[in-house]
Amino acid sequence: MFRTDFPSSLQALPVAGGGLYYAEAFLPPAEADDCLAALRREVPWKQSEIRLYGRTVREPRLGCWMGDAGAVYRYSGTVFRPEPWIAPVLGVKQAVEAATGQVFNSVLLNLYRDGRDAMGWHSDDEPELGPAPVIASVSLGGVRRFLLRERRAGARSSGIALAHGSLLVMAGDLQQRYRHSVPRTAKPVAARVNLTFRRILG
Ligand SMILES: O=C(O)CCC(=O)C(=O)O
Ligand SMILES: [Fe+2]
Repeated sequence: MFRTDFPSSLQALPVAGGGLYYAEAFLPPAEADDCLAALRREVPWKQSEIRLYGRTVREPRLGCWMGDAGAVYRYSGTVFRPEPWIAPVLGVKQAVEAATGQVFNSVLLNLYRDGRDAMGWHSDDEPELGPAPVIASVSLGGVRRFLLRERRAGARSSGIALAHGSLLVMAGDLQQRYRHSVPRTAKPVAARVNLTFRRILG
């Protein structure tokens, strides 16, 4: 099961139903800085297109799917074959696995170039992740708000500012019960890289 007793101070956040944990200072600042620079340089970033209501639109961010060769992922109607692992991502993966007691075989990397880049409301509830996936999300660079809203009608959203070097873990029935998003912001904000580690079930 998912470890919640780890001394790196993964704290349970107060959301109804549980399943959300946060470590604000997961990576030491110097390590987080180096990692951000390496990822911006070395990840083969792409701007994907998605079909939305019959139109093809470019996603408002850059992305990269990376992982073990067998970890194939489908997202918004597109099949992603993972790019091979690169060293700086493997370094973060190892730290995340130690902190969570989970083993991950893939990661979705997102690059939010500025406040206009964003991610819309969604749940990471693809069948290949299984019914109650543990998803570990590391944030680097500009601080952005991560919003969470229950799927039921009339639910209100709550938010958390994800710090440079932080780790957010989504577990339990969080994906079934909630959607999440990273909204655009008009405030000037530095570029942000986010890594969401996942385990695709074979
Ligand atoms: O950028 C973030 O913090 C969230 C990313 C996310 O939700 C995803 O990759 O599925
Ligand atoms: Fe997500």
